[in-house]
Amino acid sequence: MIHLHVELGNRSYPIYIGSQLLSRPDLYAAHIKSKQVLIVTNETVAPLYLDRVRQNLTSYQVETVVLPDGEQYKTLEMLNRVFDALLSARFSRNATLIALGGGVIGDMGGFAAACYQRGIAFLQIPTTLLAQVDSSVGGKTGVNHPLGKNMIGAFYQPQCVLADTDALDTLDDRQLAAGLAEVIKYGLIRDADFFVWLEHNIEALCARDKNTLAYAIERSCRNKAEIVAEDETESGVRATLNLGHTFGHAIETGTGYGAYLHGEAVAIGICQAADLSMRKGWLTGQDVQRIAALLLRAGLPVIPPAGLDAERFLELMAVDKKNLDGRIRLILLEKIGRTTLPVYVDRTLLESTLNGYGRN
Ligand SMILES: NC(=O)c1ccc[n+]([C@@H]2O[C@H](COP(=O)([O-])OP(=O)(O)OC[C@H]3O[C@@H](n4cnc5c(N)ncnc54)[C@H](O)[C@@H]3O)[C@@H](O)[C@H]2O)c1
Ligand SMILES: O=C(O)C(=O)C[C@@H](O)[C@H](O)[C@H](O)COP(=O)(O)O
Ligand SMILES: [Zn+2]
Repeated sequence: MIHLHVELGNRSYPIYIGSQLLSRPDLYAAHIKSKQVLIVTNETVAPLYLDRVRQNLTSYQVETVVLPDGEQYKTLEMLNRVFDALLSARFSRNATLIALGGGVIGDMGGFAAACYQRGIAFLQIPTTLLAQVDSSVGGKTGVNHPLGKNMIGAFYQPQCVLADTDALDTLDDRQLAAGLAEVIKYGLIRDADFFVWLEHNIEALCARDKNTLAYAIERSCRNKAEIVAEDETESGVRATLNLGHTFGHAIETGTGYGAYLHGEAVAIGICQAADLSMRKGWLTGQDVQRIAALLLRAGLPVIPPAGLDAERFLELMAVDKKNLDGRIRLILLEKIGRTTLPVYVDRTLLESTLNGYGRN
């Protein structure tokens, strides 16, 4: 088992990565300080892993909430089902919530934990690659609004992250690829050697080679843990984790939540950010092609949806948490392995990417 640490003073916590971790009662016991436990999961993950988790919790009062599956259900309305369950069971302030699932369940479960009685403990048990390399770490929790992705939420850290790599065996190829988009992101924003490693190992990752996957998860979590330790609430360097996300979130909102997977939208957004970085004179055309080629080899889309024109993109990008005084700010690439902090971009240049990249 790999054991990493997110250093946040009295909100610090471990990330456990390895095989068969779902069946380690000691890991649960170490982080559950109460008798009352609510497991929040969804209708796809429950039949696969809920019993396995419950088997470790026989000495607790365990309740479960099984939500419908999908990005379109990452809503305030669904969050109420979690509050209903907590209140119906008379759960106290020392209760613990377990979020068992992908990033949707992790973000919603974490936000429910942040809100219930102004904050109860929660554990992240991520079961997708995307959740194991990104969403379970760092305490960004929340839900979508019809007008904007993740617009309602809170920073709220878990007690631990328990990433059982065996859970990835049941994940389909499209979801695995979506996770690889965020893995590739770490190489681009701060870890050029990892980007090169990914160029050499992407086929092994797609083929689910266990050791290669475990290494990519560990290195991704190390990168994320370092950034979060430096800037928990995104006043600086944490915004670099948003590379490609202003475009990506516009795609998710503009095409209807769930049409594109988050990782797919981010992959396209990374290419748009790379194209804009080239127009700024920072990346070469060869760099842009190299980035798109790796994403394509990972099985990801790289061309923006034809139905979203530049005008619509700009409307959607106006709703983004990095914007200040209503002005769009973006993360761009200075080179492979180094980003800018959020920058304002000349409107004409941005339009030239929105009209030019992938539109021929
Ligand atoms: N908080 C953060 O820092 C952060 C970071 C990145 C993404 N996110 C959010 O995470 C979400 C995307 O997460 P995701 O890609 O995990 O999507 P997801 O949670 O929708 O899971 C993807 C699909 O896989 C299924 N699934 C989950 N585990 C499975 C398993 N082991 N076997 C088979 N199927 C399984 C799910 O039911 C779902 O259908 C988005 O809402 C995104 O905004 C948050
Ligand atoms: O942890 C972060 O910080 C990130 O930005 C990680 C992103 O991959 C993730 O998609 C996050 O939810 C985006 O945050 P948002 O605040 O821009 O919605
Ligand atoms: Zn993301």
